[in-house]
Amino acid sequence: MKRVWVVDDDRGVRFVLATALREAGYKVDGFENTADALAALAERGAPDLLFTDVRMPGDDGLVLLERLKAQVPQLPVIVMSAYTDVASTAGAFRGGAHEFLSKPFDLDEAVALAARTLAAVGESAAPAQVELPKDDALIGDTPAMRTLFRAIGRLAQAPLSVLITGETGTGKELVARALHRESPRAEHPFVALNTAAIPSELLESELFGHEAGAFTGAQRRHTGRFEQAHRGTLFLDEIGDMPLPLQTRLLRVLAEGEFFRVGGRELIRVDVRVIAATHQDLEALVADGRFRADLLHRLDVVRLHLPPLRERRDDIPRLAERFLASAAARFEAPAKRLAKPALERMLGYDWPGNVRQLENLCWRLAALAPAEIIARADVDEALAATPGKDSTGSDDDDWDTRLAAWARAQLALGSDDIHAQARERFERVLFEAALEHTGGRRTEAAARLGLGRNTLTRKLGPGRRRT
Ligand SMILES: Nc1ncnc2c1ncn2[C@@H]1O[C@H](COP(=O)(O)OP(=O)(O)OP(=O)(O)O)[C@@H](O)[C@H]1O
Repeated sequence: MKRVWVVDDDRGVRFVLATALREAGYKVDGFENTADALAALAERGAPDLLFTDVRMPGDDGLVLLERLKAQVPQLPVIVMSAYTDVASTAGAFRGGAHEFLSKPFDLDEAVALAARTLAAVGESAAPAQVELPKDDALIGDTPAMRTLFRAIGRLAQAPLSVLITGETGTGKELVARALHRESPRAEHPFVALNTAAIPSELLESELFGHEAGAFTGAQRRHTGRFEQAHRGTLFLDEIGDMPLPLQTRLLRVLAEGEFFRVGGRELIRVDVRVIAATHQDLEALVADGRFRADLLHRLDVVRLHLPPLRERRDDIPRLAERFLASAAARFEAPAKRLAKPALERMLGYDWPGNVRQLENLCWRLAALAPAEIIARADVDEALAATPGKDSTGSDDDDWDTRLAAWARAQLALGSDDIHAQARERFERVLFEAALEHTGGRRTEAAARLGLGRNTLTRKLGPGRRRT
């Protein structure tokens, strides 16, 4: 029987992980600190696999990892941490960890990881694959975010409706996904529907489905999101934008757990956990008569509020580091780093588009900043080009007007090459937008612009990263 050790100061984690591993057929011992584990190592010899937490009182998990690598270099170690940032992951991998497990984790996932790691070690001595933390890992080490993570851990288990509030781009969908992933429904679908993104006349059939011929254009039966989410979670984003008649219908479905498809006669029963989100003040909408108070009460059994990024600036460095690392992994290039003044610029900025804006900015910097170290000027330039919120204000007319004003000004100044100048600016803007859109992939960017790759490469000139 393979022997597995679990080192974690949290009794709860030790207990549940050890129990799950025992059930999977391993012989498991738990230790609450590094010193006890090292003492047992000296006494009884090494286990076949070891799980360790990173942050523990006394010597932390990375110290343990270092000692283990010195004493039993072949022992596979899985490092667990609630701090799913690049720094601790990178530290762990540098220290020789085989795998990284971010907390809170799914027990089945942990057991599967143990089995995979043991099998890989058994098969060959080749180093295991380095895995970056999963892209849907929530980053945050500020008090507000820690409180939120604890709440997610608790709420995931309870079958309650949750209302997630927060400005656009604060991570509401990510939180909804985490609630699902950590819940007993995790094996079943997570289905998301952005109420604001769907024309109101189609929303009802999107939610509840329709029968063939239910209305003009409904050629075939369509399964709605409620049905798709059966036994799983339905995430209703921008719930404040739902039209009133549909709110009434939603309320009934939530109360009864059953409904008819549009144009249908068959009663459909579903078991769905609904998580709703909004950036609007629903109480104000209720006061205005635009949102039903009874629906609000039903959805708002528990409320999770995501603070805007400007109220948790201490998370900016970790988030930026993580996004730059993700971009680098995608571009198969070394991760760029922020010079101090560049980071200071980010820390001082207000981020109206919150984490999404920061993420877009980092991807843009990863693709376009000229050097490995990102300068403050690069951040300034990227901020100017990265709208905080979806901008609807600048339309084509505005563009024409500004171009005409620019041309008139240049002519007045005596320029005689404004066509070339304008073309250069125009192309640069298009290229940058396309490269940003494709995550720096030139071939795809060229295709999206309707150009050949060679044309794009010629125009961008040498010295840029090949992708
Ligand atoms: N704490 C976080 N850690 C890591 N990534 C995050 C975090 N919060 C948000 N993100 C990333 O920022 C982007 C926006 O997040 P998300 O879509 O969850 O925001 P939202 O609040 O649902 O936005 P909207 O209100 O516009 O729908 C996503 O790419 C998400 O992965």
